[in-house]
Amino acid sequence: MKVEPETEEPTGPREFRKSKDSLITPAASPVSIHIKEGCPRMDAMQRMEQLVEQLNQYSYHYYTLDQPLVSDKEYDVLYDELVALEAAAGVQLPDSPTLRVGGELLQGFKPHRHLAPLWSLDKAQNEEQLINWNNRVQRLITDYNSKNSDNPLPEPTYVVELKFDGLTLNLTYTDGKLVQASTRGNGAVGEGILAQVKTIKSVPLTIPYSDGTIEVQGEGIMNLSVLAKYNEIAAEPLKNARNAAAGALRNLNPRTTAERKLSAFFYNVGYSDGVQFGNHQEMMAFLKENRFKVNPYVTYHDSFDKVMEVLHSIVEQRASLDYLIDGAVIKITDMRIREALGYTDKFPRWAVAFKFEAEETTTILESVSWNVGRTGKITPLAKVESVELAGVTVQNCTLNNVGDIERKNLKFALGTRVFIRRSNDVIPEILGKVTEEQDGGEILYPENCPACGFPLEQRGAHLFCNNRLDCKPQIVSRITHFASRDAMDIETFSEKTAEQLHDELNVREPAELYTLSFEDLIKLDRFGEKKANNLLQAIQQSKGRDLASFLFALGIPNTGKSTTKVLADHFCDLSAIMSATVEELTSLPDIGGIVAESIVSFFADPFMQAGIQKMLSLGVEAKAPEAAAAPVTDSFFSGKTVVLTGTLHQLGRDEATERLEALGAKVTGSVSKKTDLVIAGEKAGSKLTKAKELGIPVIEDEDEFIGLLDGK
Ligand SMILES: NC(=O)c1ccc[n+]([C@@H]2O[C@H](COP(=O)([O-])OP(=O)(O)OC[C@H]3O[C@@H](n4cnc5c(N)ncnc54)[C@H](O)[C@@H]3O)[C@@H](O)[C@H]2O)c1
Ligand SMILES: [Zn+2]
Repeated sequence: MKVEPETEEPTGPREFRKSKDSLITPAASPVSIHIKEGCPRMDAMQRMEQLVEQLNQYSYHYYTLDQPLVSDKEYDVLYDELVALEAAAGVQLPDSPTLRVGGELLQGFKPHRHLAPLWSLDKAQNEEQLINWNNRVQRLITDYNSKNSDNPLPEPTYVVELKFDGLTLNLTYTDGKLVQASTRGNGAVGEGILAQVKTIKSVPLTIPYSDGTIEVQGEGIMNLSVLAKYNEIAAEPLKNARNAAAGALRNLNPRTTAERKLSAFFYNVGYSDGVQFGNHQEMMAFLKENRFKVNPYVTYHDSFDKVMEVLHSIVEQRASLDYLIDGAVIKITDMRIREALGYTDKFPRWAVAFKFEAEETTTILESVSWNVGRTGKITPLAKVESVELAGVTVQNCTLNNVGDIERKNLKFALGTRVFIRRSNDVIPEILGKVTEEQDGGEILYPENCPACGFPLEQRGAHLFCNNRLDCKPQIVSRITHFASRDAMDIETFSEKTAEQLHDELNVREPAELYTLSFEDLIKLDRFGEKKANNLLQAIQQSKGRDLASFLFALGIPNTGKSTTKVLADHFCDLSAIMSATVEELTSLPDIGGIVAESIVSFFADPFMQAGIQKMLSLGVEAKAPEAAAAPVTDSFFSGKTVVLTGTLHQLGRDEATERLEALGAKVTGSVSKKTDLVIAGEKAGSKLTKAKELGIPVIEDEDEFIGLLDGK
């Protein structure tokens, strides 16, 4: 059950505000305001009032209801505008979000007064702002030292951490026992969520340190893989991992929290009546000793130049992490400097968040069109009002399938505002409506195939056109896939070729490629003798491709390149694969139930069987390579389960796999407790992190790896 929020206006942490009814004038305040035309002061004040009201409304939905009305990106633009206006005016309205941390508390939770306040973070959006932050730090240190020359502060050094995007947690331990857990709330008082936090397996219920009371801070998160799994079967999919974590923790029913399988990273000891730390390193060591889950990406730097470098590398690794981050946090390591620099109303002066480019925004869903894929699957493609996201202009988004449209409550969403998210390079996905209750136009599902007019069938969440023999987009993509590099590798063959063969020669299935003659090809538009001969020769050559490539070329649903290789390696024979049972298939590594079912039903289809027989009779070999020489058993790699990740420069991934297998290693795709060794090339991401977390040996030096392969 979700708690009802209070209905009154959101309020800030009174403890940190100076006066509710007067304008607050910061110490050094340039009074002139530079705003376009008219009476500048009035315009600026009005705009400030407007922004304060709007931002407070957004904050209420974000912090208190865990249901944002706008993306962080859109919020931040308005927030920055307000900061600029306030700086120019030299005033801050008493209700300004720039003066306060977090939002209103939810009723139903026991309030917890933090033993030390929890802060927000200053932010830098680019390198210049980061340098400004550092200059300010340096200046404050110089000022301090000029007044305290007998005991000056040391040169600052820096720690860089990831900025996790979840919900702040504050855990209270007394005499080694977890006695309270709370949200950040307004920074002074949070909501007690002990029962909810106890469902997080990585939160220790007791710790070795038992000397009085401490408060430890971290971030409650939902791993992206967990979110994906949850959403696969959830009646109501969750829009993003941040809101999923926040909504689960601020839910009165801890069972709901437990279902979300949250995790947490800890990064700060906020209060302690016993221990003191000289620097961040000591504090992190304390957290580790007390078995708190600490993120492995923490780096320390003596110079500020290094900080910039490491920020760039974090940006590159972002997509490979299994949790959301919205930036990195740079902190001064030395605790004396931290104390000397102190805090503003809202954040510490000794830390700054470097914000990354947003991956989420909102836009209007304009229309939906339907595309026919290789297997006859019909996928909806959404056209949205064009919007900038992570440096590109987005106009198209995916909606996956009709089942997804229903589950995401998008059936009546045409013309409404929706959240969209970009991950990696795929086209952005529509996550859901901004305002669930608000309906727009209906997305009509097609009853007939948009390409061939055949009546569609719904199977599970998808619509299908079953007119395999006569539906052009299916035929063209089936043949194009068949001829592609990783499949039969027919040189010079392109989608255009497939289209021409379909349109001009009525080619309907891959098998017919092997019946084409010179006379057929020479008739084609823009085909000369040379081109026709080249294509014939390339088709002829493709007959010799091995079994794994042939299986991949067939385009079995849910079956990728690595699976077809597993099949070929295990069975070594096409007819054995065609008659394999689900049980036999699922006993193989990396083949699950869905894949096994797909394979069995694919080969049970008489149409597919006929096509395969025809190809074999026309000379396609589809043979497994000669059985490899007996595996080596005395190499460093023999008998080991190895995972390759990241980019290797001297060896391709396939070559490295082959050589490892020849030395008797088993190469698998994912890191688990069963993994013996991880080979990490450049830009290795989450697999490397996981290996380190599990304490699995890692080889990060490619030369060392090659040396071992060579038996040196
Ligand atoms: N979409 C909306 O409507 C809306 C409304 C309000 C705020 N926001 C978003 O909230 C953010 C600003 O508010 P904020 O004060 O909650 O957060 P913040 O960005 O100022 O950061 C402070 C928080 O960062 C977290 N954090 C993660 N990793 C950390 C680390 N390694 N060290 C220290 N802290 C770490 C902590 O939980 C801490 O409370 C902005 O990104 C803003 O866009 C969005
Ligand atoms: Zn069709």
